[in-house]
Amino acid sequence: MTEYAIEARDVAVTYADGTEAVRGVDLLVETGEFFGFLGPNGAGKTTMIKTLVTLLRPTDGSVTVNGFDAVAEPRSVRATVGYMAQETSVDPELTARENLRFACDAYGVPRGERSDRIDELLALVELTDVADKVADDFSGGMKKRLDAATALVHRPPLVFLDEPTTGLDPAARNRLWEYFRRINDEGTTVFLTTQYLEEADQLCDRLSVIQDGAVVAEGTPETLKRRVGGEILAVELADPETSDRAVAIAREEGVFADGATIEPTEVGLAVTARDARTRGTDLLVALRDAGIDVTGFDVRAPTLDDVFLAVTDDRSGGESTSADAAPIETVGNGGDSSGSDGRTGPGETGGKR
Ligand SMILES: Nc1ncnc2c1ncn2[C@@H]1O[C@H](COP(=O)(O)OP(=O)(O)OP(=O)(O)O)[C@@H](O)[C@H]1O
Repeated sequence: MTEYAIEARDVAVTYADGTEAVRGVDLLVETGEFFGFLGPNGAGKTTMIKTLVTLLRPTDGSVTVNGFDAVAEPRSVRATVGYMAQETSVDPELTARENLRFACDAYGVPRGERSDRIDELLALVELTDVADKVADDFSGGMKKRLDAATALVHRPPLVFLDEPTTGLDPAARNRLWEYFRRINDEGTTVFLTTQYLEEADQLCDRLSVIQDGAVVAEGTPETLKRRVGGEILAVELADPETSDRAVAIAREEGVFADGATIEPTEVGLAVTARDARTRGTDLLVALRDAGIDVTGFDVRAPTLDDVFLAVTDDRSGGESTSADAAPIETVGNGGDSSGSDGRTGPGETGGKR
């Protein structure tokens, strides 16, 4: 087993119409990791996944998956990955067992191994009791569980999950999380994209945030949250029109430690600071003295939502930028140009078989 399940260097993908969907992306995912890939709509996540599973060819850079070159050895890559796409692959007219049998056919699972493999997967995703019912009668969560199982029939060491829980209720989502944890605990490397940042926080060992085709932040959920720079004090004002004045007061020297981020919100203002908790009452007193009515406040630890907003706002072209731009360390494209091994141009394969 190679050290890295995914090694992507300086990857660019440009569509035929000239859209540069992915630009200079580096990704290193260790074998056994639960890795998250986050970003706003249109950031390039699906394009990157499709490149990693060899459905798209990189225009530039190098992609190695499970030790195989994605351009030169796409079949080997495909034989060693599972892919749960956004669109379901479940056939509603077939039973759960028949769907899995069909997937075994598609992936060339040896005949003698199929029955045991299918029983094992049905048990893993807790569909044994309904194995012989048609998938059309399943709830959304059950269909997703079956979908995930079909991506695993060939026991891939690496599985890609593209927004696997979108549209599910919290209970169904929780059940899938348990299942994903279980397959990761059993040694499968997982590459997950999701719109639910709590999902990434709960599941991922490490993650990257992509925007406009480039990676803008990466790290463990804990490191990224720590980089937000303290806790968050949210203040609600009786009259949101007073929020600019309130922000000016909060920004006055001496209220919060250096490095604080102070922004207006729809209902008042938000302060991100190392001393948000201890100095919060000073702000409330200052606001009262200035005749600004406070109707509520809350101090909380940062979440991945805060990380996401900070790094993506940072790159939003200066709409709401201020001197207090969020102090998240972002990731540059770096100077690593090691991805030019033999690739000769857009869409061309670099050689060896
Ligand atoms: N076949 C295509 N031809 C041209 N442009 C495309 C094509 N597919 C995607 N794009 C563009 O490439 C960019 C990245 O799209 P992609 O689907 O990879 O983003 P995403 O992060 O997966 O978004 P979402 O969260 O909405 O699924 C977008 O600007 C999109 O419009």
